[in-house]
Amino acid sequence: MDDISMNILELLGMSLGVGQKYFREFFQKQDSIMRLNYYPPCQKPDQTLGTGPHCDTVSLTILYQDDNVSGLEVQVDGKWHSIPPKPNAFVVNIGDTFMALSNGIYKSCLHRAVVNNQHPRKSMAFFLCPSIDKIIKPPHELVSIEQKYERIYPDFTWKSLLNFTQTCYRADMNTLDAFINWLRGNNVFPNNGTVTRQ
Ligand SMILES: O=C(O)CCC(=O)C(=O)O
Ligand SMILES: [Fe+2]
Repeated sequence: MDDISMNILELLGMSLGVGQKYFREFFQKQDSIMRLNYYPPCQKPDQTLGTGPHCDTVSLTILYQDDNVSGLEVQVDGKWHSIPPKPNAFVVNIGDTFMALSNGIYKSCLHRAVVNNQHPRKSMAFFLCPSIDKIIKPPHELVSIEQKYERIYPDFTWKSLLNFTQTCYRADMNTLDAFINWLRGNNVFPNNGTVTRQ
């Protein structure tokens, strides 16, 4: 997973014009997460979702789906599209943190998982995350002094976004905006944990 994510980061860096090494170095230290999802068959699949609509808050998601059972859907222009599993293939999603790192050029992807009434489904997600205290800030090439590319998101740490989703906001399609609004408005969590605004 480390090799795959580093290769993808190199391509993303090249596509953004910040060089092959920029994101590789940014993610040299990581606090990445692996999650296994299991969706049992459901008698009323039309009334139930395996995972509700959300954007991943992490930087990149590399997802492996059960070879035979569909379930992942991605929203494009307001419509849900099934992304069926392909043998030996991963699905790669941009997450909110990479959206902020690219100053909004790459968009995090709205997706969900549906269930069916016959087959259990499994998926395995590798969530690439920066080191917990790393400050998320786009490279200067993506923010021009002449305000051509105005800075969209303020600095934040991965730790503060992670805490936000674990203590006071369930990840959905508006997580990053809700987090930024919250960050601009106050710096104290409901559980009295504190976060330093950068
Ligand atoms: O199971 C899937 O296909 C999607 C899982 C997912 O979106 C997640 O774990 O964040
Ligand atoms: Fe997800």
